[in-house]
Amino acid sequence: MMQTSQRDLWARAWAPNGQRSARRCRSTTKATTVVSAAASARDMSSALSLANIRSSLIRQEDTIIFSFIERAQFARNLPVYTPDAIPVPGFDRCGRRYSLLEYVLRETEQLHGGVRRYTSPDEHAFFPDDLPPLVLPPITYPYVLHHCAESININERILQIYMDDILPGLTAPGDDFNYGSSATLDVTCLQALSKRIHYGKFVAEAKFLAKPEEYSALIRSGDAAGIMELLTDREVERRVVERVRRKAATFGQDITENGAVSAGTGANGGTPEGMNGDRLSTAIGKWEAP
Ligand SMILES: O=C(O)C(=O)C[C@]1(C(=O)O)C=C[C@@H](O)C=C1
Repeated sequence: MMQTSQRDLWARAWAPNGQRSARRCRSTTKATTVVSAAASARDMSSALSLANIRSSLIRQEDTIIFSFIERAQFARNLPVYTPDAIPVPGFDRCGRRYSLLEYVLRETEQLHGGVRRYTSPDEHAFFPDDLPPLVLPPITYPYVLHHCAESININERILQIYMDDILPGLTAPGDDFNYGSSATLDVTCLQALSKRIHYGKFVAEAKFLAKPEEYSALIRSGDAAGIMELLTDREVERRVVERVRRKAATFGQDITENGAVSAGTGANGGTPEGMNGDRLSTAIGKWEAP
């Protein structure tokens, strides 16, 4: 649904009327076809192998840990999340002024949306109704997920969990006036979390394909709890949290040129004071919840 509307906006922007549109349409139609064929071969051929999905999840973990470590160097900075505390030039449809975080997030999506970020099935916008026209020709991705997957976007909930549960555990209370840095790093954290959590769609599809009869029976009887139980692997979840704890502890060390390793202090480039594997994995472990 989201892809279609951006596609329509792209077509309108590039083909508004007459002669010019006819010429542009001819050349871009060809480009679209080429992009589509290349993308299907390159990106999606093994999208539903559980082994590939798991290795992508592990890489995404690293991205989240590094972005959390970066954000943790600044204080909580509550004005960043408080609408009207900072007079940003952006308002929602009801005329409410955005918080600085909402403003930076929305503006980032305006730029990234134009270059197709949110037409990819593994990316989800926080402002899906405000996406701009594409400036690149749209890509047609092969369907690897059930078509219902397109309508699933839980970013509103991710944003809430990030602000209410993750940030307080990650940052020191108080205000250091680094509002722009905090907001831009929040965007990096949120994008990484959103991608990791929504990747659950690929996990679910891969697990469905491995046991179609069992899942179909549960779907037919409307047993949502049974489906969740079948999808859940508590041992893997425990291993994820433990791995994150160990990675965070490792990434937080200062590794010197002569090989000596010491706990990071923040001032020397390690993780900020008080930021350790346990705090990080507690904050990060919350992504298993949704
Ligand atoms: O690796 C798996 O088997 C997964 O299902 C992935 C994953 C995860 O997102 O980390 C998802 C659900 C399970 O409860 C455990 C782990």
